[in-house]
Amino acid sequence: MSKGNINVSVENIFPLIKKFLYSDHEIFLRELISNATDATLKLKHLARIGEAKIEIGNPQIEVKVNKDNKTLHIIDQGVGMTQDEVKKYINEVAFSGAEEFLEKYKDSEAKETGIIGHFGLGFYSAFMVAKKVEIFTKSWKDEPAAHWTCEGTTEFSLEEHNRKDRGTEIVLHINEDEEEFLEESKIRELLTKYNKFMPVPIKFGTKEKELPKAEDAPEASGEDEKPKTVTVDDIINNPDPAWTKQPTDLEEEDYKNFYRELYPMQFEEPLFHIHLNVDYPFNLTGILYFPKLTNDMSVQKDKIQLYQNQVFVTDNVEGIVPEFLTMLRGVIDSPDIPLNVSRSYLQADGAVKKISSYITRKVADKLKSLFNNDREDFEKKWNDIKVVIEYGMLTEDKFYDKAQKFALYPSVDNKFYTYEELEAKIKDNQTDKDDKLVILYASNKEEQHSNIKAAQDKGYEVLLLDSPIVSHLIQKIESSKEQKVSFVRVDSDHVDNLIKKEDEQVSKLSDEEKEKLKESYEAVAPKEKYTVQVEALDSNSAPVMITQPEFMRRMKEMQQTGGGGMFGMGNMPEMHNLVVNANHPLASEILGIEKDEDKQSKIKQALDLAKLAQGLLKGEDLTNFVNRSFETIK
Ligand SMILES: Nc1ncnc2c1ncn2[C@@H]1O[C@H](COP(=O)(O)OP(=O)(O)OP(=O)(O)O)[C@@H](O)[C@H]1O
Repeated sequence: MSKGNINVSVENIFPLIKKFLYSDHEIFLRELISNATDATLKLKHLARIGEAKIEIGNPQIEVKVNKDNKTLHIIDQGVGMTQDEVKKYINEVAFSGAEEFLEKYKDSEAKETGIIGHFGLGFYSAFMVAKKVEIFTKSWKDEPAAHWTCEGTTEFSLEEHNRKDRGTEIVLHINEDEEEFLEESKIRELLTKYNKFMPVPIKFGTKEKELPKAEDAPEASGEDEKPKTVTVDDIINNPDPAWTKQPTDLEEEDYKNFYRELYPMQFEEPLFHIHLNVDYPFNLTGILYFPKLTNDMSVQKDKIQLYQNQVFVTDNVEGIVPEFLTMLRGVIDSPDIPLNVSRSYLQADGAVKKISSYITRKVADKLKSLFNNDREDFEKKWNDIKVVIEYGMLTEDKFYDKAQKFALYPSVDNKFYTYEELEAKIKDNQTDKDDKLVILYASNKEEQHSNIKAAQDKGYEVLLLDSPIVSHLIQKIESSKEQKVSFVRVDSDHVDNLIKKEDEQVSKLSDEEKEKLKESYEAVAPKEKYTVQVEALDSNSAPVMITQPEFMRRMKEMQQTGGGGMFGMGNMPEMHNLVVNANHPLASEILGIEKDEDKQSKIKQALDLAKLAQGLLKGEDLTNFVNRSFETIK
């Protein structure tokens, strides 16, 4: 037996490991299982290339808890180590790694940002939870086994051992204050979190498996007879997850099954998937799923998971995946993502930027091919995916450009146009006198029904744009098109004013009469809510109408949905225009009424009807209106 001192320059490294990584103690298990996995894969490789002339069978990793001895065991059937290798790899290599790690991350900032959990501290992370660690290891080479012990000081012992099985067993003597790591449920939770898709089978205890009923079993064997079971190893992971396979080897059903495996609590099927697979200029595989999304972009708990060679790293992919795609689900696996750096550094990292733009491009390509291959189906899915696409168009210029080919603009009648198609369809009828293309839209079919109807009667096409970020998006579209274009909501003005053409209506009223009419309306409509405008419109159009100017409303919406718009407008009170049609017979009629009281009650009725058309008539006003109307039909 040899005793010795681990070569240290930082004397107090063990207390540091224990104290300093407090919040991330659980990562020790991931580290040790990663080592066990590496050792197993190395042996498989050596056997494959013929260097190790051995029968390796189906090696697995086993995790065991011994509550009586307060030990946790991680056992592998991998390459193992000779005594010399233990000296070299554990006493020197691993230690220098741990040392370097602590040097780098001893500032508290690193701890706060939670980066430590994303960095392999390696073998020595065992001392975060154990007061004593033992290694029993037998190399695949024909040499005696070794037994290494260390009690969390710089001293270790190393001796020969009579172990016969190839591979390594790490024994952790768990600290008194870390006994949660002796709980089966805790270990199972950690294994499922970090190791669910690791490439070597991981056994944790056993389970009962039902035997399939024999086909020729006699019917009369009794109804409540329990099915026969056998005890089998409980393998907690799937070593061959779908993303590690070639897309050509997978069926649609395989992708759906994998989705269920990833999110067992998710009952809704994904809409479609994107298989990522690239090995140059960086390495990345993965599967992204488009879930059904609604306009409600509230907290999403099933997130994209980031793996590094099948080891779970995090489900915080901020900075790696463009923000608009964080609404998707699935897996990204890449050894090339630097995880041991701060998030701000990550965002500036060249490789990460490339990864981010690769993912954006793949998503755009997939959407385009879905659109091209089955437009009908794409249209059906549009409402569930539009938030992602519109958000992407808003935030990523490259995606915006690509989306021109597949972004859809649905009409209130459920027809779907690309921008190009829409433009071709409406340009004759919806270009105003200044040569500007006016795109009309509604945000709510019910509430804006009368405005939609009026616009359609004029042969206008009305879109239905109802995502929460639509005001931001149309602002962007307007400024990015070469041709002059403006989006106008159908209720933002009287239909005759939505698209101003050459032929101005001649007013039936003189300027003086118009002014008088205006004053009469102002006497009834509260000033702080309505701006009265008397205008010469088509005599068949509504006599009175409430509108909200596009600009004001859009700025307000943009402020409310965050960013953009004009400062302070989010809190402005609701202001509406009250457009009075000077050419409607009602205008002359009101002017002709002598008695103020009669005039006012007529105007009140007209105003209430205009409010009713906009869904603005509520409360007492609505009750009074209904009662008044009943009076008239008595
Ligand atoms: N289960 C094992 N079987 C065989 N060798 C092992 C095992 N565990 C550790 N080793 C050896 O010890 C070395 C140091 O391990 P350690 O986990 O500290 O660092 P690492 O795995 O090289 O890097 P990382 O920081 O990514 O974990 C390994 O490179 C390996 O040679």
